[in-house]
Order: sequence, then C-alpha cells, then structure tokens
Amino acid sequence: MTVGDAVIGDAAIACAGLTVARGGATVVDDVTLTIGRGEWVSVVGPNGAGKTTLLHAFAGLLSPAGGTSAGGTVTGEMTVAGADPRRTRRRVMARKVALMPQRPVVPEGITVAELVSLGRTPHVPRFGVESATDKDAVARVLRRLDLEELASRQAAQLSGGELQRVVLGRALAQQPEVLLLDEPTSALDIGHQQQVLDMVESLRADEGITVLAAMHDLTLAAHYGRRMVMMADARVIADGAPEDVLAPARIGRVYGARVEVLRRGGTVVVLPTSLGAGTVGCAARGAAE
Ligand SMILES: Nc1ncnc2c1ncn2[C@@H]1O[C@H](COP(=O)(O)OP(=O)(O)OP(=O)(O)O)[C@@H](O)[C@H]1O
Repeated sequence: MTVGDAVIGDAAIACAGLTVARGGATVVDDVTLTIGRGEWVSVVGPNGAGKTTLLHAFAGLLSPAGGTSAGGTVTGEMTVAGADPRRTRRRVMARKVALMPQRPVVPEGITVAELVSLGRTPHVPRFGVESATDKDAVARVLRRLDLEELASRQAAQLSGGELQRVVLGRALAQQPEVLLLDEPTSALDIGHQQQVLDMVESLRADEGITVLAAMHDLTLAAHYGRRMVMMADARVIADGAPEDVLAPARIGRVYGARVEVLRRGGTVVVLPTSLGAGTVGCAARGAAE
C-alpha cells in the first residue's frame, strides 16, 4: 500500500500532502508523514501551529466521507490504522483510534466511571449491553490511572488535572491501536505527569500501540518521544530525533524563546534562560524553513 510516494507497509499513520483549510485559512499545509506501529512521536510547535488540527484530521473529526464539513476541508492522502478516516464510519474508526482532546466536553451529570465507560461504546453492539470484557477494561483503566477513589464522583466537579486523567482513561478504555494525545499533561502536577506518561509508555512498549502526542513541554516531549515532529505556521519544519529537532537556534526562531538545550543522561533538557544568559532570541513569526 502506498500513500504519496511512500510505501506505508506496516505504518500506523501515513499521510501525503495533507492539507486542512478552516475558516478560509490553511491551518495544516502539505504535511507528509509516516509513523510506524509502536512508535511514540511527539508533535511540538507554538500556539496555532496546527497540532490539534492534525490530530483531529487523523481522528476523522474534521470531515465526514466526502471531505468537507463545518470542521474544515481536508485534502491529500491519509491512512490511520489501515483506514482513511474520511471514508470510514466513526464507530469503526473509534475501535482503532482514540483521541484524548485538549478541551473535553463533559456530559451533564455523568460520573467518572460512566465517562471512562464511554470509551467502550464503539465495542458494545448497538442495542447491546456492556460485556464482562468491557467492565474489566474500565476497571483496569480506573486502577491504572489511580481513579478508583473518584469513580462515583461527578466528572464536572473534578479539578482540571483529575478530569484530564479521566479523559485519558476514556481514550485508553477504547483499547485503540493508535492513541492521539492533545496536551495530555497540561493540567497535571509533576508526579501525575510522570505517572500518566509512564503508563502510556508501558502500553506502547507492552502492547505495541502507536502514540502521537502534541505537547508543549519540550523536555517531556523529548523524554517520551524517540521521534519529534515540529510544526510552525501550519507546516512540518523538522522531523527526527529530539536532539536534532531541538536545536536552540530553531527554538529561538520558531518560538521567539531564549533557551539552553542540555543533554542529561541520554535525554534532552530545554531550559528557558533570562535576558543576556541565553543562547538565542528572535521573532516567532515566519519561522518555517
Ligand atoms: N474551527 C476553526 N475555524 C477556523 N480556524 C480554526 C478553527 N480551529 C482552529 N482554527 C485555527 O487553526 C489554526 C491552528 O489551530 P490548532 O488548534 O490546530 O493549533 P495548535 O498548534 O494545536 O495550537 P495550540 O498549541 O494553541 O493548542 C489556528 O490559527 C486556529 O485559530
């Protein structure tokens, strides 16, 4: 099977010339990527670069079969877990691909356990009831994410960080082949950041799920993603090992930030520096190379 010029073979995600237009603007521009099964790829880039839109395109949230919806116009080639999300029914796609959204919508009156159970919906037959397997999957997720004590609480009353773990739980309960994470740890304290990302990493290593995670924390993104894709102005401007992508000059150009990039024990650490102490500094716009 090929997408564009690439032979995708066993790829979990492949796209060629993927372009998304929204509200008259091109917000994802000519993106070509191939992501192998079992990879963890971190997507980084400044606000508005197009990260969420890319994840939504892969999740099939932007356009129904045919290509156009209020969400945007998606052109180019794309396959995710063996299917084109634009031409595959949402329920079928949801058995293979789960998205943890940046801004979750929480139905009124729903408990934590019920919200996590929603992840089983694509697996439960229409007009059927949850099986023992479904209940087991939910119980396992509640345990692994340290959510058992919160199970009967109203989801709408949780703290931002608690809710973020519950929403990840819903995505994990889907038991997807491809897990799309949009800022999965933005509301978490440092302990829960590690707990949650370590858990996703163990699922990747043990069960071979593919992880594509949009993350703002460059150090965490580099620590968990063996590969990093950097976006700016709707385009992919760098794709490779974190130590290559996170060049201080590039971070300065793309983010308009002054940073120092250190290597510590095989991982890359990005430190903000104060005026005068930094290595670089300049404008954020027009950063695409
Ligand atoms: N429904 C929409 N209609 C029009 N423009 C949109 C819509 N959704 C997003 N955009 C625009 O698309 C661009 C990319 O947005 P996107 O949310 O993908 O960026 P991002 O890289 O995820 O940003 P952030 O880091 O701030 O979450 C932004 O300029 C945004 O304003």
